[in-house]
Amino acid sequence: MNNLCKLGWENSNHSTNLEHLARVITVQKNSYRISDGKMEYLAHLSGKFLNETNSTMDYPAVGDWVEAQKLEEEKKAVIRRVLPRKSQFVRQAAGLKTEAQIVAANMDTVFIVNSLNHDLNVRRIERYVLATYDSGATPVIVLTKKDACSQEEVEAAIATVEEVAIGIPIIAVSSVSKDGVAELMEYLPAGRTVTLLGSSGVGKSTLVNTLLGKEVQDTKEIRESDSRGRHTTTHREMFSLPNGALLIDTPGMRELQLWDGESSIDTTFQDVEQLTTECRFTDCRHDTEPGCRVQEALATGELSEARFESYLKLQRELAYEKRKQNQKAKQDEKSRWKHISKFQKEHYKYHKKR
Ligand SMILES: Nc1nc2c(ncn2[C@@H]2O[C@H](COP(=O)(O)OP(=O)(O)OP(=O)(O)O)[C@@H](O)[C@H]2O)c(=O)[nH]1
Ligand SMILES: [Zn+2]
Repeated sequence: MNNLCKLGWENSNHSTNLEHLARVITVQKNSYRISDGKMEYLAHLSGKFLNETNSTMDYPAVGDWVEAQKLEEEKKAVIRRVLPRKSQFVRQAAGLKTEAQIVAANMDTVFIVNSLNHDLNVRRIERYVLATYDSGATPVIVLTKKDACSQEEVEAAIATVEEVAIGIPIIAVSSVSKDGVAELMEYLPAGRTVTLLGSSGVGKSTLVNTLLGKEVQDTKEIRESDSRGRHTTTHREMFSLPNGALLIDTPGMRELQLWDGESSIDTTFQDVEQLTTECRFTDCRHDTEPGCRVQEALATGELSEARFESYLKLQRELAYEKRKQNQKAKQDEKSRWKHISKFQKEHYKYHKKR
């Protein structure tokens, strides 16, 4: 139990009388590095697991607690099952397939990482905040490369972000001067699991190295031509800090394609939601109706057009995602039945012949 504490067990909500528990540190193709707090193992999935699993969401992700069996061969293990998650950050997987991807699991906090000196985009932040609320974890906004900006620039950036991140802590840090690092550590007490998310080149891996006090992650200069990152981090990995906190580094995302989150719209857009409750008509579409509080706020500038647009856009996007997922579920069901009926026909033919 003591060793499992190191993996954040005290913050998980499972009973502790299960044997052979481990936490997933990295996932690479079909192999998993897991740790039971004492030793690391290279693990694969058991046949039973593979037979019973059909959704990508059910496969182990970094941060997952798994039930595993040690093998005879040293430092090898097999994963039998994934324990229920207390949080999961999900996105639509890259590519054309309608498929969910678990970016990280069982984290308490998500550090939404943005760089102060390149392309600070509040619309992107809204998207990450929405997905974080939907994950079940708490968001903290981290603005990096503070050393590259003047005090005024930092204050202006924080003020801009505050408008879209209502009630969310915003912390400006520098991995160069270490300014803000102590403040960040307040969110990283022993046993806590934190995931770093953001675009490529914002300084996630540099921050991991800073917090760990050693170089564990490769970092690279961003391209000067377009100030974009180079996608240096290619896989997700969980690290333990000297104080016993856990930190999951993830590769930079080109864009965060949402998977789900309709129920988190109101938390993300508390300001807009509040206004909608003040409209004269309860079924107000906030368009041309008289007594629309939203339109009034837009006219006076109390609510920005861009923020309201974003609120509508994300709602449309999530409704579209849901339709796509329902269609896919129907298709999957159909092909399952096709498969079953084909099997039954063959079975029938076989018995007739006999
Ligand atoms: N001036 C300054 N530069 C920083 C800071 N943090 C990171 N950088 C630089 O930003 C560049 C990108 O940093 P990374 O840590 O590789 O960024 P990343 O977010 O991990 O990128 P991916 O791995 O591609 O997702 C590197 O050249 C870092 O040296 C900082 O606090 N100040
Ligand atoms: Zn209205």
